[in-house]
Amino acid sequence: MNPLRRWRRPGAPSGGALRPEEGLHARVTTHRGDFVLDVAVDVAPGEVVAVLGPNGSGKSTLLGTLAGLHAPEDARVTLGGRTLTDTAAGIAVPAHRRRIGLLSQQALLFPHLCARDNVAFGPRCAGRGRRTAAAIAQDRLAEVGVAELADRRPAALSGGQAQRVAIARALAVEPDLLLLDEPFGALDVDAAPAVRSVLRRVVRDTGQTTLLVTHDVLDAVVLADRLVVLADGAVVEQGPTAEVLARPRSAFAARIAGLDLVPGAAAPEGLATPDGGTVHGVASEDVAPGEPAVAVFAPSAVAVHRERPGGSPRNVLPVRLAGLEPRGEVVRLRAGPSPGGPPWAEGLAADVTPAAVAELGVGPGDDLWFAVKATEVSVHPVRRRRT
Ligand SMILES: Nc1ncnc2c1ncn2[C@@H]1O[C@H](COP(=O)(O)OP(=O)(O)OP(=O)(O)O)[C@@H](O)[C@H]1O
Repeated sequence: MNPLRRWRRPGAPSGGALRPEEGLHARVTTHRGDFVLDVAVDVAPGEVVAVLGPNGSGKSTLLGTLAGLHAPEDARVTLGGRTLTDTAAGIAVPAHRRRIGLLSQQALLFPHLCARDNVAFGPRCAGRGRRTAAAIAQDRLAEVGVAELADRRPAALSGGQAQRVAIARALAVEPDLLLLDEPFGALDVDAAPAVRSVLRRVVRDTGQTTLLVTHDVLDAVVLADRLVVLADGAVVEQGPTAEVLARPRSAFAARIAGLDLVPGAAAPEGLATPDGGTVHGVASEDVAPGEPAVAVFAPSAVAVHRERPGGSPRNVLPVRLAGLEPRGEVVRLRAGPSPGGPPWAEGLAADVTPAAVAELGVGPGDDLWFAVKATEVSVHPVRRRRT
């Protein structure tokens, strides 16, 4: 059994309207120099919400304000019915009493403390005895795979190891809300996948209420129930992840919604789709057959044919062309509903050069074949979506 599972909260997240005493309710207006952040964000218990937006749109300012690191001019923030900030009433609960775990790009560990003491710090502040806090810390370090590094100081840890310790530290306080501010942003390409995998598992398996800032749309796809898109300090779009990516209304969401996604369940060959089909692909990390998953590929990896292609591609789909969208150097062909194809093929995109479009002589309504090599398809475990 995955040890992280024992953090799973009893009681599934409730559907429907969020009651004032549940989850996070935040209304924040605040200035940073000339910049104004003016947003309202709610997160239900057990929900994972990804905050996306261009550089300087206010994502970190929002997280810092929720964590109690910035004093906002005008705000009311409640978490699980506790008022953390109410500027009108003069309430500002200090950061360490908020029961909020914050994990940012830099691990920001105390340099003079070993890994165990860094993790034990939160429980100690919360009134746990020295031994209990050390035992909690040791457990958390084991759960993120660095138990053997407990006695090391941060200077003797790699970036990836330090970030794992920081994850253990953020979770050791059993936070009511976990704030993740681009937690993989500062890791090098070798260290990032393992840390990402640990954190994804924590968030996916534990029912931890989480607000995640990321630039990586894949993190949002595999982790987030809902997306909130910020631009210039305001919420320009929000909704269930699949909906926002399928029908983006803001320019930013449209730009990131570029990946082809097929939902289903992990299978030995890749992904099993709900209609009994298979998408052949390569698992991105440990994923058990039957686990909810999504197959992901780039539209540029899709080859388009008029006749069914022979040869090596493992994934060959009949599609009916819904439309053509010029996108810079390429033309995006969008699949519509096809009488001969699987239902999940609708909406898939293929990027081809204008020359290839001219050569194929295709137009809306044409029946075509999309082909994708299995090596171009990655299969990622996803959170079981809330209904
Ligand atoms: N201490 C500060 N003093 C003045 N302006 C600030 C300060 N901190 C942030 N800002 C400004 O506030 C705006 C929002 O910054 P913030 O870091 O919240 O954006 P972000 O969406 O997290 O950006 P990024 O994706 O680049 O991290 C920016 O215009 C930034 O220049």
